[in-house]
Amino acid sequence: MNAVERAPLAVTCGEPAGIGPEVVAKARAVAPEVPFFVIGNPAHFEGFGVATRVIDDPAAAGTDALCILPHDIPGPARPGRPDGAQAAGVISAIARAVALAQGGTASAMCTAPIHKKALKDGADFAYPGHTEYLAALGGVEQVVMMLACPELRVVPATIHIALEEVPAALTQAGLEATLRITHAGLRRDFGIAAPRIAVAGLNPHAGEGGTMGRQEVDWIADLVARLAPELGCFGPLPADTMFHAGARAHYDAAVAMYHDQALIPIKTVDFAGGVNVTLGLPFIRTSPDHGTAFDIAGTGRADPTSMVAALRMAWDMAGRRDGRG
Ligand SMILES: NC(=O)C1=CN([C@@H]2O[C@H](COP(=O)(O)OP(=O)(O)OC[C@H]3O[C@@H](n4cnc5c(N)ncnc54)[C@H](O)[C@@H]3O)[C@@H](O)[C@H]2O)C=CC1
Ligand SMILES: NCC(=O)COP(=O)(O)O
Repeated sequence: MNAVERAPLAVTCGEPAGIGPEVVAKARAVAPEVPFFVIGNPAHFEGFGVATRVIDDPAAAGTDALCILPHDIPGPARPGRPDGAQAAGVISAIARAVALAQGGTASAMCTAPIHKKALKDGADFAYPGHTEYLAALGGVEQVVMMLACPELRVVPATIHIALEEVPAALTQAGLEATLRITHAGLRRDFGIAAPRIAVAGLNPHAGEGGTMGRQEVDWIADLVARLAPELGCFGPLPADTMFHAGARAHYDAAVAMYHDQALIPIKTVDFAGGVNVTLGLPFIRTSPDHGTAFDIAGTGRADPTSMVAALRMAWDMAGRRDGRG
């Protein structure tokens, strides 16, 4: 155990052809206070100017070097060119991190980005992203994807589905569960005693009284009003005017109706420093907000800021949950 007797973080390598290995290696140097080990092929972490140490036991992880717990992901990392033979190992590394986090050998997990199509093509990965895969591994029906930076927290109520599927996927039960998980996460993991949650409408101008779509008047407004006393939620608000600085001062998190409604504002406000955190799991998981960035993989230009923020957030959450945060 490290100085505070908290287990290290388990970090997954993500897609070897992407910038995951580079940002993980660089993060080791930028966040010396966070103990972590990465699950992956040690060869994929060479060449980034960071000392590495192969370990066979997570308890041996330290902050002296990039500690690597070897995992069977065959072949070299080929920047920008995913290798289908590596897909199964990339997926099983995630499952291994979950097992370590659930067993307490890791205090939390942090995932480097995967390339969803590469995993589907290479290993028939059945999930659209980590979020859904982690929910299945954790045995929970619904989780919440939150992206957080110092200025803004956002939650999409529907996640990795086509835009045309959003209206049917939005249900009263689903939105209520999203609001409850968000509220609980803000209290437990962010230390906000009485969270304020803004809820976006689905349609332009939040439907403008039913003239531009009916979901708001048919059920969203009633649901939000019913839950307001318990969850501190309000809305539905027109999505186009709820993300400017003045509006953000009135809430701790914004629940949006679909992926891009939530992610465009936060990636615009703080692309470098945003963190993706999955709420509602029986373990802690964070991730950088960016993807595999094949266009710059292998160039040395990957910015580790978001990975560093993700590591720090996971470490802080673990501390908060064990009472030492
Ligand atoms: N948590 C995860 O596993 C995530 C995975 N993805 C996946 O990543 C793949 C590529 O997604 P894109 O939409 O292209 O987004 P992306 O985030 O990989 O890249 C978008 C743009 O931002 C740049 N960029 C991204 N991260 C950067 C960094 N750390 N430093 C400097 N520049 C950076 C890229 O070079 C690119 O120009 C897709 O398969 C997507 O599904 C995307 C987001 C999260
Ligand atoms: N756009 C966010 C994203 O793709 C995150 O996906 P994941 O964390 O579920 O893999």
